[in-house]
Amino acid sequence: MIALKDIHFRYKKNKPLFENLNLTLEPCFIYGLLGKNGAGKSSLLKHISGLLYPDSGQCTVFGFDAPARKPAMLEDIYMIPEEFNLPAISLSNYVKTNGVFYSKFSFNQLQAYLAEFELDENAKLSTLSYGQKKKFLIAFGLATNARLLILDEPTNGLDIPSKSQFRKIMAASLDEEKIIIVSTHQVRDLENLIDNVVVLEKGHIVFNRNMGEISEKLAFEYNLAGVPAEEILYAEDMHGRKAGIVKNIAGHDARVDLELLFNGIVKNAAGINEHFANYKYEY
Ligand SMILES: Nc1ncnc2c1ncn2[C@@H]1O[C@H](COP(=O)(O)OP(=O)(O)OP(=O)(O)O)[C@@H](O)[C@H]1O
Repeated sequence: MIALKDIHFRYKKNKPLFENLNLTLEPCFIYGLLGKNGAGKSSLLKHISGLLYPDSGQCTVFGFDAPARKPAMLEDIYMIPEEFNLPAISLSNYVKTNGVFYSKFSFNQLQAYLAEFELDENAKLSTLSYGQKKKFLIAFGLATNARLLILDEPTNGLDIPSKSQFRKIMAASLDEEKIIIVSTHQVRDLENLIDNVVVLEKGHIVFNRNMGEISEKLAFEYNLAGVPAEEILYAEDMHGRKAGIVKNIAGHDARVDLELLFNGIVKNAAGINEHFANYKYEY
């Protein structure tokens, strides 16, 4: 489990970014971390991986104090940042040098992922395109068998077939011990992948819900004509019509449109959260 308790944090000379931030992330779930530019997503991920220290409060990862960055914790965390530099060595040399830091590293799994992504392990990392490098890091990260995988904009640079491969591989890699956090602006890439949606706004968690409860309580409509105003939680113009989020009064399991959901939360988090008041989702 990951637990952030009463986190306060500010970058030097800036106004506070996190004030009393609380968040718990449980194994066996894939979390989608969403938020506008500058909302604090990367800073939050850096706290979890022990790269930033809170001014006060506590961040624990699988029981370890994250800022202490104990080797036993680090071998259970793999983070793929949005921007990275890879050395001019072959994939196999990179694996030899870096795989040793992860006691559960599996060469067999790595080979299977590389084959799936059509990557040649004898190629030099410097000769790969950005998307190929990203796929290599995803394959390497999965092969570490770290219990926590943090992916910052993982689908940036991936072509369309690779995006669906990515979703398939991620979903298949989840087990009862693993926590996967995917932070992205490409919300459509998360559809059919994530179990929970966490939205950050100016350093505050303004929404944190399971996809099951979202689809039970909310419905996503592409033509709001005729929908009573009191049932509409959020509306926007889409192809000359009004689309939006409505109360799922009939209680049918609705397909969650993550883009509409995100837009709705940005505009009306209070109204949407209020609709969940006194509601208890049965897992
Ligand atoms: N090293 C830094 N020094 C000072 N301020 C910083 C630093 N890094 C981030 N910030 C500020 O902290 C806030 C949160 O930034 P952060 O990078 O965590 O946001 P983000 O949600 O990941 O944004 P994006 O979606 O654009 O990547 C922003 O206001 C940013 O300007």
